Amino acid sequence: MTSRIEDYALIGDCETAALVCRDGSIDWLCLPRFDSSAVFAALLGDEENGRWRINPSEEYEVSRRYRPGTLVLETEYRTKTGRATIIDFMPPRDGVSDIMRIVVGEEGTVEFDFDLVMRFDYGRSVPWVDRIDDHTLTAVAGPNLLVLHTPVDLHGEDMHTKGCFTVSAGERLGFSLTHNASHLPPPAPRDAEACLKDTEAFWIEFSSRCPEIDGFTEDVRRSIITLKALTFRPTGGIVAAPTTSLPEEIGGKRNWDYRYCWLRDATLTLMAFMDLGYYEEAEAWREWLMRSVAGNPAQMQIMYGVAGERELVEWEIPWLKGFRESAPVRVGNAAAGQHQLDIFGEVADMLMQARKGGLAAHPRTGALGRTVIPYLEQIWRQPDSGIWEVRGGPRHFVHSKVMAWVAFDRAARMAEDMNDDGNYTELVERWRAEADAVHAEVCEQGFDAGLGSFVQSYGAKVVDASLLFIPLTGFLPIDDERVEGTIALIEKKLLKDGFVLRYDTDETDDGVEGSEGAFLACSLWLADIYIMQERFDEARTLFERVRAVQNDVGLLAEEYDPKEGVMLGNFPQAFSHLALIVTALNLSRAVGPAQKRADGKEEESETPLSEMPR
Ligand SMILES: OC[C@H]1O[C@H](O[C@H]2O[C@H](CO)[C@@H](O)[C@H](O)[C@H]2O)[C@H](O)[C@@H](O)[C@@H]1O
Repeated sequence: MTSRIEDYALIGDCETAALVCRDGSIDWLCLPRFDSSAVFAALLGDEENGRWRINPSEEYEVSRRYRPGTLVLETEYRTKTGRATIIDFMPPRDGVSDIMRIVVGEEGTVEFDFDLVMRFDYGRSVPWVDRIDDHTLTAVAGPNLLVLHTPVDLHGEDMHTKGCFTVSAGERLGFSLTHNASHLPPPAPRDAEACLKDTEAFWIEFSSRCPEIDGFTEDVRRSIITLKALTFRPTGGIVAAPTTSLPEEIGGKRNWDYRYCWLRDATLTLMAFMDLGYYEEAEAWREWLMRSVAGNPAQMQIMYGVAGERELVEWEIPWLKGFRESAPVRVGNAAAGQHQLDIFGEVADMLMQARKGGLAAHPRTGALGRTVIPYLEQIWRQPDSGIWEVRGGPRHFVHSKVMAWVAFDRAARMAEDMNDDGNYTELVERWRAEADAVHAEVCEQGFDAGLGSFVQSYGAKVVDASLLFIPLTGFLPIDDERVEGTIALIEKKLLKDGFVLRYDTDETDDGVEGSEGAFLACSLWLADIYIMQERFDEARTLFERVRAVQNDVGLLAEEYDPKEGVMLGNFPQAFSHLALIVTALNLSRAVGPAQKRADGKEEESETPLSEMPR
């Protein structure tokens, strides 16, 4: 494949998602869930690994957009003979999963080529394909069944399903591809036009709840729609991205599977949801969290499957050559077995923000706190793999310790809030003392007086963008000399070509060879810091730079290569989109999320908390 990551747009049904290229090819689709095997894997290989392309037979110009406030994609093709649009969407799941493509003639006539290659098991298994009638084909391999409904004639050729048809102005041709379990009868065709109306209504109901954000409403709305599309609706779990192994370096080995729910990414996503007043989603995720960590919360993992599964064994797919030859393609994620201390702080912070926002206390919050916080008391002095999930061995990462402080600090504050009758005094004191102990250790061992800066890990001589959380969480005030020194050193060492690296891969042994692009979320965190420092012009410039990276339909990958001007890493990524929402809010509100998180002030939002849906 020669496409770029930014050539793709997302469609999804809130249980899985597909990536549609500008050339009309759907190159990525896992069924029936985000983390199931792919039936279209051309994204990570070639067309023989599965794809569904409908594109003009002649030379064309292309432009595309989402229908406003929805995840319904419209790609318009202009040829010498006419103009036509393909409307791509997946109706929100109601039993079976459908991809629908409506080809609409707008002007003159346009001739289209049709090429469907179905390959189950990540692009490997060729199915049995049967013609049921002139308009229906089925494909079966193992547990999977796909049913294609087509208004035009198609034929089989070299294990592809092919055809050629012409659409004239005013004509609409609806195609659908429906997935079901192969032991069940093929589902009856659904009316594509009726599904289009329902799908549009679903997304408009959701996106119309997004408040106006001074000058950034469209970016924020696109981001919140993307985050919703990454939410597995039946359970409330949120995947970090719908893809695996889109590379952090073209041709490199930094290729990871993001189709799982990280406590970190999901928790921060939920904070962004709550900042916009989406409390239903926050509640659904909190339920997911409570179920997932159940049993013994001290065995909390850093990530789970969408339904809370714990086994995410990592393996490599030898038959896929990788996006632009970036191998290996990985499934599963070994980081699931890592110790990462920060997750305790993120979860505690989210639970506190949920309480502040007025979400009724969850009956198990107390039990979670009584188990997890004492567990953290035992382990916070141990080294861990950190927010970046390094594979170069555990270290005493400063960010991890800061987030351990956040966990104790927020636990103490929540206990304080519940302490009207004095029953929690002992816990308040114990957790406050623990927070103080972490604070003292970090200030002593995580700060390098010679550099005048906090450092990536105890004793290191390098900085890391995650240190920006020192002021962002309220660990130290923004005008603390040590914080100012840290920000200055991050700007000097990690701000490259206008974007922020998470760390310098030449100076940090992260256990993986090669280098990577700038991490978009880190660039946005620096913009948040500038706002706290009242460097508003610099904040806006940095924000606008990231904003300009969004592709033509408003989507962001994890990373960006400013030299080549291309996106890198899994796509679209929750982390990048949630960071964009937070910075947009920080820029547009007098007291945005960064300030609120740092000092506990109530937010001056367009939607007063008292009026937010519970
Ligand atoms: O770069 C090394 C690590 O990359 C992945 O982790 C990153 O993605 C996570 C999900 O968005 C995010 O929570 C984490 O902070 C990022 O570093 C990958 O999952 C790891 O296995 C890999 O070691």
